[in-house]
Amino acid sequence: KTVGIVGCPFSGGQPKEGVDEGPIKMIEYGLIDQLVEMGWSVEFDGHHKFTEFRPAEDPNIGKLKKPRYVSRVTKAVAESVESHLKKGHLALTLGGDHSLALGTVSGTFAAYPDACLIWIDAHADINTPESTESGNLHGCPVSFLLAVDGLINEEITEFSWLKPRLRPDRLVYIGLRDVDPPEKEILKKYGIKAFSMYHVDKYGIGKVVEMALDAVNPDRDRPIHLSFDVDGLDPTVAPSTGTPVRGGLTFREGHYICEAINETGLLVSVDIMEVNPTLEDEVSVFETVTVGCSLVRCCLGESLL
Ligand SMILES: CN[C@](CCCC[B-](O)(O)O)(CCN1CCCCC1)C(=O)O
Ligand SMILES: [Mn+2]
Ligand SMILES: [Mn+2]
Ligand SMILES: [Mn+2]
Repeated sequence: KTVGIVGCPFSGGQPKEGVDEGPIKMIEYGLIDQLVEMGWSVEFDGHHKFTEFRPAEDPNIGKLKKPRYVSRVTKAVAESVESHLKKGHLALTLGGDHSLALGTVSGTFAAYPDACLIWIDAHADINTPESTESGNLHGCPVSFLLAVDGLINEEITEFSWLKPRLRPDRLVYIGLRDVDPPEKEILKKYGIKAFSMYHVDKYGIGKVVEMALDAVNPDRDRPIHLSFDVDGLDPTVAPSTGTPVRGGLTFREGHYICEAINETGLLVSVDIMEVNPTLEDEVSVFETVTVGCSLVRCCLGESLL
């Protein structure tokens, strides 16, 4: 079994420096050797050089910041992910900010139209070009990916390469605790399944993961794309990330999600996003980068016994 690593040193979907170093640090910390040690053959032809994609001019489109840069980069990511998947490999995308999911999820659904998407995050990342307050595209990817009418106005031709293939009933969230009011409306309007930290507290992570799978993969026969924003974890567990929110998933809850999804045997594509190894001190950086690497190992079959 082969895992194709898509290294994405990219920060264009948000304003903080440093998140582009996330993939570089995870590889530097020995992730490839760890996976080889586990029996995986690893295909990694180096990190993408996205700086070459940066346009000279990239004025805002409405409120959206760096739309052209994000569009070009995520189109390339979609192609990389799709090509790994079409060769029968598991795709592992290392971010980089979460706008990269515009590419990873597009790539997965191009290869596996019948897939479902499990989104681990403090945030829903479902703002539209109209509803976003920040204009940061890492807060928007899901709205572009959903195959529904009325979310993205056609005027935004920048993302015309993106064919929305994600049905609302194939998306489920775990870990939400910082959702903007317009995002709450969108979740309700499309009946999107969302397990917040309230549900994690109420039912426990084991039951929440089971309910999440029942919602989007009732017969356990659909390929799974797991998009894991490390800010879904509590900031005491993953401090080095751009938009930390208290009251998140414990170290074990985060790893349990990966272990349980590995156990389904249906995982085809994983993103580990928003690791920013420049925030703030070296202990925080060490903790966050090593958590990113251990989440990957749990997705790929590492078990405690
Ligand atoms: C909740 N939405 C935010 C954060 C998006 C985080 C993206 B992720 O990839 O890290 O999950 C925040 C918007 N708020 C900022 C403070 C004022 C109210 C709006 C946004 O910028 O859209
Ligand atoms: Mn490959
Ligand atoms: Mn996110
Ligand atoms: Mn987030």
